[in-house]
Amino acid sequence: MKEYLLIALALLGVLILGAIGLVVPRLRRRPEPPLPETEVETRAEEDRAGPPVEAPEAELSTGVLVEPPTVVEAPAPVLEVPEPAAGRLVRLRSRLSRSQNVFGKSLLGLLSRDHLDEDAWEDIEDSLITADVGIDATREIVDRLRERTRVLGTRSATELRALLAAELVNALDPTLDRSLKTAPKDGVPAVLLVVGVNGAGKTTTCGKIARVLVADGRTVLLGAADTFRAAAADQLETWGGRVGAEIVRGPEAADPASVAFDAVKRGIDTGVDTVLIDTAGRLQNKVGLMDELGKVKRVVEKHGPIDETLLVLDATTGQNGLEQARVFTEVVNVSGVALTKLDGTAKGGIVIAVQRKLGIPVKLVGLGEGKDDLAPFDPAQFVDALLGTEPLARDA
Ligand SMILES: Nc1nc2c(ncn2[C@@H]2O[C@H](COP(=O)(O)OP(=O)(O)OP(=O)(O)O)[C@@H](O)[C@H]2O)c(=O)[nH]1
Repeated sequence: MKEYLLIALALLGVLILGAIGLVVPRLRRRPEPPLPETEVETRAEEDRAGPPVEAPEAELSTGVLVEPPTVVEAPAPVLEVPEPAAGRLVRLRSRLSRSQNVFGKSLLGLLSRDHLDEDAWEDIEDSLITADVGIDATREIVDRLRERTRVLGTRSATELRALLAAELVNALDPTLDRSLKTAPKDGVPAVLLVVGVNGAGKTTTCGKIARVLVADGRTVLLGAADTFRAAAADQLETWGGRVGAEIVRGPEAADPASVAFDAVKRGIDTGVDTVLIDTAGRLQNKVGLMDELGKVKRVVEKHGPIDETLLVLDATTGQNGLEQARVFTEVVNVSGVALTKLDGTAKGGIVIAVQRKLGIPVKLVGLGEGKDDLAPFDPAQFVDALLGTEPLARDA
């Protein structure tokens, strides 16, 4: 009896061990959940830094340091090489595909009709208004097109396309100076102030501009005067860190004017070429906040005049955005517009409306969330991209 009991116990033991053997490997094999993006980046950095340095066994077991700890130098951050600005609009032309449907397909289709009667011209007018070109500019463009097609007796698709392109370029006034004033003068850095409503893409645009400048061989300092949103300074720091640009930031809710002042001072002391100042996204109807922007400008100008004040506008906000934008032009002397998110709209005609309504040249266009998806604005290249035509075909 006793023997049977022993055998039964032994069998039970074997069964339990077997069960553990089956379960443990399964637990080990369970797939790891996907890492959040920041974790992936940290891991990638850890991979580059090599395996972690382990403490000697004696330290682990006793907790007493036998030798002084080895200082492991963090590897110098690997700086990125941004893409040069030249040729970006051509590379990013397909990002205008939504607008291309209106300008290229629909508008050129209408113009190619056998008979351009009143209804056809009205349809052409409607297309331009739908694309946010604005009523006045649309009327002008259509009137000139009507006149030129009548006088020239133009009917071929190629000729009509060329006429339309010429009118659109003309509406964008190709004679305007679109250069960004970012070159230092007499060893003093150029100062570029970036303003606009919240969410328009100011911080992103600051970061993208820093990359353009670094690609051109300039040294840049970033001033995080958006103390309203703490994450904006972190965001800017990340942009700067990638290309080796220093950032000056203040404590949360610090006076934006004082951060901007310090940033320019630091830029002068360190002899950088350009200081870029990101400001908070302000709702223009909050008078106090607009006053604050005016103060940033005045305080920065104690160091010398601001070379460029860039208004960042979200192209997807259309004509409403224009009304908001006007208030900024009254507080600071806006010298150029950066029109962002053109990749997300079919209303690429807003570029024409912005320039006409504000009387300020569009200098940069944002065509995506990628780090180098910001291009210098060129009217002829832009119109070619809108119409989906090859530059050479248009010039021919
Ligand atoms: N698709 C697209 N997204 C863009 C572009 N420019 C900026 N964005 C996105 O717009 C969002 C807002 O950009 P931010 O730079 O944080 O905007 P901001 O104006 O600084 O915002 P505040 O700090 O709140 O005032 C981000 O998700 C950007 O990636 C662009 O050209 N195209």
